[in-house]
Amino acid sequence: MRVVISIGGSVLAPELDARRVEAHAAAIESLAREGCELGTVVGGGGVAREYIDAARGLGANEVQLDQIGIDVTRINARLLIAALGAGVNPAPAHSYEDAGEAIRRGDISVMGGVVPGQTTDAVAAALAEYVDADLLVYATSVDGVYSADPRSDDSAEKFEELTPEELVKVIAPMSTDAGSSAPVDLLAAKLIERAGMRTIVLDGTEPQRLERAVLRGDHEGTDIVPAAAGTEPTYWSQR
Ligand SMILES: Nc1ncnc2c1ncn2[C@@H]1O[C@H](COP(=O)(O)OP(=O)(O)OP(=O)(O)O)[C@@H](O)[C@H]1O
Ligand SMILES: O=c1ccn([C@@H]2O[C@H](COP(=O)(O)O)[C@@H](O)[C@H]2O)c(=O)[nH]1
Repeated sequence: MRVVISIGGSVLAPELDARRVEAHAAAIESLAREGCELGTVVGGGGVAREYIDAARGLGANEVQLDQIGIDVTRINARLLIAALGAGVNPAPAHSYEDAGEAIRRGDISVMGGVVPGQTTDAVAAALAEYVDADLLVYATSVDGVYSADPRSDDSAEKFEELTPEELVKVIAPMSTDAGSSAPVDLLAAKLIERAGMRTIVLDGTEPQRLERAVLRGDHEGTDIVPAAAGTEPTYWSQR
């Protein structure tokens, strides 16, 4: 099974802790040992947001802020590469071709951001489409997609399952400014819709959750499942 995993910077490195990065790397290696072909995409997390906020205060424009964010995602990608050791591309891939090539030769590919105007969520979705992945997983800092931001709205309800079209509707109103927070960004949602990609959004803070979800389909997050041909989704199931 070919799997693309997006690991939020706030999941991999909420603060710099080598043991935490090692634990995430161990989960990824264990998936590889189970026969998964793996592409990973690492986010920038709080550190990217701090740099972006500081540079915004200095008058940088959104593209410049995105470029700063991309640099931080690549530094986080280097942390994961350091923890994975052999069998991984030695530097973050800067293109989908390079990431795909690493996967083709049997390595785990690791990359961060690519171009301004998006987040690593979109990078993961594009890589998944490019390598024709069977599954795309967002290991993020929230335990699924909600009807509103659960950190600021107590009435927010978690979706157990959404179609890609429904995901786009939930994500569309969210900010696209550099450094903004969303379970996946809008471009990612559109790419998931276009590709009809099976996707899971889950709480990735415990690396074992990722293993369980990929190997056994066992998770508490949100499943993004394309509607079967000829059927119209009639409701959004909620937890
Ligand atoms: N409708 C929503 N459903 C779920 N989470 C939401 C929603 N709206 C906003 N969020 C926020 O999205 C955040 C998750 O994305 P966030 O970008 O912070 O982390 P990440 O995916 O780990 O990536 P990184 O930290 O690298 O940016 C959560 O903190 C949550 O508060
Ligand atoms: O392809 C990309 C990836 C990222 N950015 C910018 O970096 C930050 C941090 O990335 P996260 O995935 O949110 O952790 C993001 O907000 C963008 O500003 C980018 O421009 N292009």
